[in-house]
Amino acid sequence: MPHLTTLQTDVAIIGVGTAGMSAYKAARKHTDRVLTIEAAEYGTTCARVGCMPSKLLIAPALAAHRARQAGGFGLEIARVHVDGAAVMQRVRTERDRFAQFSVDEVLDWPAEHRIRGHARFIAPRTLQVDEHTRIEARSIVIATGSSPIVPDDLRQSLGDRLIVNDDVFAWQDLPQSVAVMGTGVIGLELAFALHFLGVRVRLLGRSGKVGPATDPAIAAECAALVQDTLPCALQSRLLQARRTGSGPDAAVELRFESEGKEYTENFDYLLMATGRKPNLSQLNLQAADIATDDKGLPAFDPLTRQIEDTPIFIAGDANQHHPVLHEASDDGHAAGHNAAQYPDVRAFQRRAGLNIVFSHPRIALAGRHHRQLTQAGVQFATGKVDFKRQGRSRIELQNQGLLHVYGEQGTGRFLGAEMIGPAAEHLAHLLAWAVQQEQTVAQMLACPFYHPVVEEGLRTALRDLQAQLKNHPSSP
Ligand SMILES: Cc1cc2nc3c(=O)[nH]c(=O)nc-3n(C[C@H](O)[C@H](O)[C@H](O)COP(=O)(O)OP(=O)(O)OC[C@H]3O[C@@H](n4cnc5c(N)ncnc54)[C@H](O)[C@@H]3O)c2cc1C
Ligand SMILES: NC(=O)c1ccc[n+]([C@@H]2O[C@H](COP(=O)([O-])OP(=O)(O)OC[C@H]3O[C@@H](n4cnc5c(N)ncnc54)[C@H](O)[C@@H]3O)[C@@H](O)[C@H]2O)c1
Repeated sequence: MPHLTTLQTDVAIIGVGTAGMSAYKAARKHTDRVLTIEAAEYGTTCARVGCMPSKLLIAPALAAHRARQAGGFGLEIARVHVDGAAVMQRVRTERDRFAQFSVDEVLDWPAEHRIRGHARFIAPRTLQVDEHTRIEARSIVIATGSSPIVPDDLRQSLGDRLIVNDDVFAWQDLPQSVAVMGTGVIGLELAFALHFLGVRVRLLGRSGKVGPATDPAIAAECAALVQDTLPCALQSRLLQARRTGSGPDAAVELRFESEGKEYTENFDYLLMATGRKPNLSQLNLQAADIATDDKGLPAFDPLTRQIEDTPIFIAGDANQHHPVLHEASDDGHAAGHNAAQYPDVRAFQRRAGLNIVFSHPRIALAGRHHRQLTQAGVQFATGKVDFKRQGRSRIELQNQGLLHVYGEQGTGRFLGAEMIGPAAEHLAHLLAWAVQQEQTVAQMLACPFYHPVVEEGLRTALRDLQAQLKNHPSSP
């Protein structure tokens, strides 16, 4: 019978990822009685298998793509040879370096604040960690992150030939071929990266939609540009997935239907990128008297991060509100602060919306989305620019994509934007900042625009928007 230790604390934090680390730092400002519980390795999802290794894979992929494009400038670059083992070596080495920063930070915390093991509720304020520790806490932060959704039947039939993002970043070398299922953020980023690195890719979608754009014109442009670049079947139905061969010769045979035709193709791997679910099902939330909806999510306040009127807070991917890194960090800060100050709980304002997909070209959403504006019945106008004719984008051979900007009728206030195109990751920042500062379109147009830059394309869209706004304050 293992020895059971019982500990009392002010704040217990389940999960030491980005949100959990941020919660710990915020809680420690108010109390030293903080316990963290981590079931897996320290180092965060972002650094180990998320943001950082995916960008480390995308960087050489874009370098290869740019080298292949050199002919367009009148340059001759001999055949681009991708050394898969060297590419993956750098991905892993740099990834480990980034992850180690987080590991070192956590290991600097007092040892008595760090408990290892899997936590679950056994009473509203009591956690059991594996079989070795029981924690009675005044308040609790759930910061357990999310995991890829993998259907059991596919996992069983394909075994280790079915992979998720985590597996990609452990590769010693690039495979010959990968089918990527799911055309959301992860599917797009990894499919583009592997394609430009010379891996034979097939991107399989279900609805025809790619990425997060909600503006019909931007969504259509995303689908068109993705289809121009990658072998896709964006409206497909998987009929059968079968493992063939064995050992190193194992492969995946996919039979799928697309646009009324049936196809059979073989790949080294099937990469599942069909969404992520919050890591809540193993927490035994019923023991904490927390009700969940049909997706297994508890109701919580997005400003305080408190679950109903309980002393329990939820942060990061676990709450699925906006599962990106900077939001996980903000969530953790708010949840950690409020958990330590409970029952004196306060609202933390959220930042303007910002989403970036590191595809090629980039897709980005800033401020309020087209669908949110439409559903809320906001009276707004749309300014547009097509990057095909945009000066600097043409110079750089990056003249693809569309930008739509939204402004409110009556007030002239800038509301948000959706785009696919050059410099989208940077334009989206400017636009999200303008939304957060509640600028009008006229105020934005009064700012300097250098020549010749991609931002001049943004100015074209803003001018188009300003011309459509009725009763707006006049622009320069
Ligand atoms: C491939 C990929 C690429 C991404 N790229 C980007 C990007 O470019 N930009 C961006 O903003 N976001 C990106 N994201 C999203 C971003 O990584 C996440 O939003 C962020 O990492 C979530 O942090 P978190 O703290 O909520 O979860 P995590 O960092 O996953 O932390 C949760 C921790 O809880 C632990 N845990 C779970 N259950 C228990 C339990 N019962 N007991 C104890 N411990 C437990 C887990 O082991 C884990 O360590 C990407 C994600 C992926 C998968
Ligand atoms: N650059 C970034 O910021 C970044 C990068 C990667 C991940 N992330 C975060 O991770 C989250 C999860 O990413 P994701 O790509 O796993 O999820 P997602 O929700 O973005 O995309 C999942 C896609 O899979 C499709 N799908 C679902 N079931 C399917 C099926 N049976 N067959 C075919 N398609 C199916 C969905 O329609 C959707 O298009 C994102 O929402 C994002 O917040 C962010």
